[in-house]
Amino acid sequence: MSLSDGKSPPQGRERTDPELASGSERNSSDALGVANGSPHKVSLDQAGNPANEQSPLLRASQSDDEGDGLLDDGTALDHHDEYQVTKSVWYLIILTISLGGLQIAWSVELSNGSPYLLSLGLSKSLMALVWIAGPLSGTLVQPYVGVRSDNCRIPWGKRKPFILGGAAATIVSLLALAWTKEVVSGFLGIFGAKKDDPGVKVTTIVVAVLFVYVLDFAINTIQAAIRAFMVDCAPTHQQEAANAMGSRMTGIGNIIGYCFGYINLPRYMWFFGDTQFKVLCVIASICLSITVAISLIFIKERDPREEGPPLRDKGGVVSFFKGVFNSIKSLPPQTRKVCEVQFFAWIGWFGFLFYLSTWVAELYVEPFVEANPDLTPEEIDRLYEKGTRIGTFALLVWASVSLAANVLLPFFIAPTYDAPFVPSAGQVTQSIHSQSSSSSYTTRFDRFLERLVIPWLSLRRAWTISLIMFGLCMFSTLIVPNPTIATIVVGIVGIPWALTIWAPFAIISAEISKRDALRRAQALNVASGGRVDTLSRDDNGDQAGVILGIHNVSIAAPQVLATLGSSLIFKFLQKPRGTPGDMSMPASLAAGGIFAFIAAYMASRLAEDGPVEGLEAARVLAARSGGRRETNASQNRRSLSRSRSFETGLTY
Ligand SMILES: OC[C@H]1O[C@H](O[C@H]2O[C@H](CO)[C@@H](O)[C@H](O)[C@H]2O)[C@H](O)[C@@H](O)[C@@H]1O
Repeated sequence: MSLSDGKSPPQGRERTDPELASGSERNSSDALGVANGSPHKVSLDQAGNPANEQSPLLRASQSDDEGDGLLDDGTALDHHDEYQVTKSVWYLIILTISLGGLQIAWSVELSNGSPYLLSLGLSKSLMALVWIAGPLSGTLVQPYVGVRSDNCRIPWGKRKPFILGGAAATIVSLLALAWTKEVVSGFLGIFGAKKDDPGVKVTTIVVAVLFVYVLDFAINTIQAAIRAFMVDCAPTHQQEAANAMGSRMTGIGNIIGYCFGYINLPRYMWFFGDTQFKVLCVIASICLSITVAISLIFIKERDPREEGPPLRDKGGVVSFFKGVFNSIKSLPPQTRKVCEVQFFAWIGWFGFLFYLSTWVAELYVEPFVEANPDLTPEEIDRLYEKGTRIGTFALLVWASVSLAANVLLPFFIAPTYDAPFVPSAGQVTQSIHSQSSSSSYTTRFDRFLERLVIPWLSLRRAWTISLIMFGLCMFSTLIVPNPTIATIVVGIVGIPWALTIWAPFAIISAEISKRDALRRAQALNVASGGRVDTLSRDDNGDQAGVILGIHNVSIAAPQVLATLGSSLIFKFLQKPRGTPGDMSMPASLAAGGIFAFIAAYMASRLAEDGPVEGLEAARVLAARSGGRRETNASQNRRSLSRSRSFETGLTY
């Protein structure tokens, strides 16, 4: 079963069918799955989809006078690409839902991993070895999985095998991590070792750290594959929408993860395990399995064999790194700039994500140690425990604000891409009519949403502003006096975080998807004897996997640098635990703020992408090979298509 099962009703050229091409009746008949009076199979991705929204590479529905559409008869681009057809909200939810499942696993690891390892007896100084596993695996694994999946030619799809494999590995490592004590003592028990032998304890710690690495590698495998899967399966004009949905799923996953962390789980779910961490890992595994199964079953990937043999699949570590290095050199222009922004922004994000709860805890402890310098270590520990709980609450506030922002912000931000809608004369009349009608609920609602859109607030501008906000918040840590104000600051950071998990992915995905659409168009153009132009094979050989993998390097590698940088700051500024006036934590966060400002400056220099720039090239290519020129009428129709951005806030 698939939401995009390839058996959709005929589209593209076939949409000249008068039944399909006539205004509102056409839409409703499509939604009912009825065309030409007979029921036909409608996949869910199209059910919520106005029938007049078509692929930029599709011939427009032509019941109008001009009959020229965007593409010409007989050109290679006159080809129906079901992946460029506007998808319904349900499709986008199902496409991205596994990001939510994955985020639950992330949040369990991030919020409970350290306390669990400490409970096994790992020293705090060695914890850094564990923290570095995340950025390290993100730097190494995601480009690797990207390249391997780009080159995968399994008919089921090139991302699905990696999503499935990554999910299986994540589940096994989550469960193995939670039951490390039992596994190690059980195994060593075969050789006569006792549970509390020091050797068993040390082995348990070593094996647990190993499982954290395996877990991070597995999580990064599935994260890389899902991100590329989203680019491949959502149309170009819906990349922003797909990534907005993905960021909502991430937000929901975070909140579910944090909320479960608050409940005394062994009390209610004793059948899953006798400790909080065990039950959390089981819940995360169940959520991941269900969400991944939904995406894999209902979303149909292209058969990658259609693309011909992979460009490079030489195997070997050296050739892999050579390939990635070449890909870095030839990154698409917007993607390169986004990676540069991310590199600086994530130096700031690292400190926030890793040290935030400790900072809030220190703010809580400070007045106590100031008032009483002779507190015992046990008393100080108890104060820190309470402070850490307040810090965790601040993180929950942050995650909630971030989710709210991910849900609401898209309604205020002007979308970069429109569905390539080309209305027929009848539809224009209908549109004018509906504008003068106030009786339609949909119209009123659309108008309300339309008013919410702030025309100058593009995604790039919103991202820039959010980075400035983030930098200011990080600087404010130097003067924040108590945990309450700190929680407010942390809550505000939810807004920049919402944009961080949306904007860069949306900008890059749109660029990759656009280039991919153009590449497919070129391939078809060559097949029909036309000229190849605009992008050379060398330029556009890189696909979603490797490009998103490199983008993740720009997220993960600076975190490795930030770990080292913050260790230096701690070395010079940190005071012994329980000593008042320790400013090392805010200094480290504020240093991150400097990099956030650099990132904001670079983001402000990102070009506002021509919305149909690449698609325009495809159109020109088609016009050239067909020997026809775009008429004024079709130009007018396209500008109409642009202005639709502001007609509905439901674009996302
Ligand atoms: O991009 C959203 C994700 O950001 C974090 O992941 C990134 O950092 C990880 C290490 O801290 C790294 O392993 C991963 O490759 C990076 O994408 C965050 O940890 C995730 O929760 C979040 O979804």
